[in-house]
Amino acid sequence: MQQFILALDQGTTSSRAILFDQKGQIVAQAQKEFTQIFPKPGWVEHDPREIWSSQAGVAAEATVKVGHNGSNIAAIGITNQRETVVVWNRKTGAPVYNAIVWQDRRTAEYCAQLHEDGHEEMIRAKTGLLLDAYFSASKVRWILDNVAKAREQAEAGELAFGTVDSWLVWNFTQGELHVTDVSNASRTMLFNIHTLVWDDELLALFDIPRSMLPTVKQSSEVYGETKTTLFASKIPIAGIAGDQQAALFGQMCTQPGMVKSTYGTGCFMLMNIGETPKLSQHNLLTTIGWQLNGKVCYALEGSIFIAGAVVQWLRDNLGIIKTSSEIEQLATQVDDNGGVYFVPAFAGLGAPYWDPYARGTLFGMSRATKAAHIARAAVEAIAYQTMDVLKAMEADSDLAIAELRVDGGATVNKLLMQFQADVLHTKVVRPSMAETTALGAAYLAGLAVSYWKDVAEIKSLAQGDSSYVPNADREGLEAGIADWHRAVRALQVWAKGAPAKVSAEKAVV
Ligand SMILES: Nc1ncnc2c1ncn2[C@@H]1O[C@H](COP(=O)(O)OP(=O)(O)O)[C@@H](O)[C@H]1O
Ligand SMILES: O=P(O)(O)OC[C@H](O)CO
Repeated sequence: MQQFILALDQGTTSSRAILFDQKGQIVAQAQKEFTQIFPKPGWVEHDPREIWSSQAGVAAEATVKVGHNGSNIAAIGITNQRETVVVWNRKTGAPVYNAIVWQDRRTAEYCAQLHEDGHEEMIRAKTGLLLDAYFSASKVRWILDNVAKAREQAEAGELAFGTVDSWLVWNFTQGELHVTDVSNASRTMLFNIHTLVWDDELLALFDIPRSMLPTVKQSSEVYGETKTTLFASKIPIAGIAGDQQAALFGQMCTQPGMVKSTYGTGCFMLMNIGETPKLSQHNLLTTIGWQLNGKVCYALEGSIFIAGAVVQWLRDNLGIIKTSSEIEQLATQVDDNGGVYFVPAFAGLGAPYWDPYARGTLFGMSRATKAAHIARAAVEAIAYQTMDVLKAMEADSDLAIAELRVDGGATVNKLLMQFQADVLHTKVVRPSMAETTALGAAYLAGLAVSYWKDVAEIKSLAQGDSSYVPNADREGLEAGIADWHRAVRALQVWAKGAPAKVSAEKAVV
């Protein structure tokens, strides 16, 4: 009987399940969107039970499509939205509060206070992260401080904390396993990326009992078997990685200097920096890519909070397009942006600026400005933000960036991809297999159960790709780049609150 690998991709807006065959081809898939909960401005929550039910549902649906109710599945690989926090009761398995999502800014002031109190250096040295509400630690603390009896129960050892991977494994094994992998642990702000253990000083700072934490494992190993009745037989769970790290692996960026960027709701660029962690001098994050056969691969990361989401905003809030794909048609109705620049800082600015108080701004409009110019400026903004991160990455690493590998929903936009290659002055390569995140999780699981022998065998499966080479005149581009930075600078002047970590003048090196 032909065997498959089941990859579960638990994303911010939907849960997906994809079955891959030995050639790395998709044989079946299922997807379900779930509810986004916005209780207050800046707060974003998910119902952990809906995360689990949607994920279990699509896993069953995809499995049924290839028959045998799971007996033909060699292993499960899990990949997930990162940083998002679930806290649940160990005895009942019931969450004590909704999942607090990575985008949630409720702990921004608390993080600013930690910064004021001089804790950032220590945190950065140990975790590779910048002090920001984005990461898990301050969110766990918020739950313990704000949910009735939570702290008391946590101190009595009754509560478990996990990122979404832990929550799924707990449910798939009916409470038998409380684990995570190094890549997810590295996003919590509680994990020492050098020693690979939960850090006592950080746990004390955030006031989080050690008993809540999952056991940290490699990204590719058999953690245990499913116990649910979803499948006819038990299936080994054999791969776990955060979604951006899984995409880095799925793109086979296995050599230092290889870079991928995923263009989804946000944009996440990761560069493989090899087996030694190195701290960024340009406000990028140092994170763990994966641990495979005992070896840890580190990565530099630049996180952009709003990328494809700006297209959704033009569709849902302004109504100037009806579907996301119409953006390209609208933007190509004009030859250029007509002097319009759009900085879509709806949720502040991420790397390399890290300005939580920045907000979205449109510059340079005149009576001649049409919807098409705004659409074009939105597309260009995705590319400009990516350029700022890539320039920071080039400055940080002594490694030459030969090409940018891309994936994610917005990479279907040819105008965006060409403009990206032009402003970067670097080749942009898009694989024909678009599901690189799920594929990465499948590879990690498949390697653990010898479905694939090694990375070399996986590399031999490469399925072709499309390339965009830079071909526009540099002079015009340089002027556009300068105007983009003028726009970011103006927005930084306007933003309230603490100053950004980096001013626009210093962003490009
Ligand atoms: N033609 C397009 N041009 C630009 N962005 C697009 C296009 N089609 C879809 N998108 C954007 O891609 C995003 C969805 O990509 P996806 O990889 O599924 O994201 P996520 O995993 O973050 O949910 C949406 O934000 C959508 O607006
Ligand atoms: O679920 P995605 O694809 O939007 O990815 C979210 C990231 O993991 C957040 O760090």
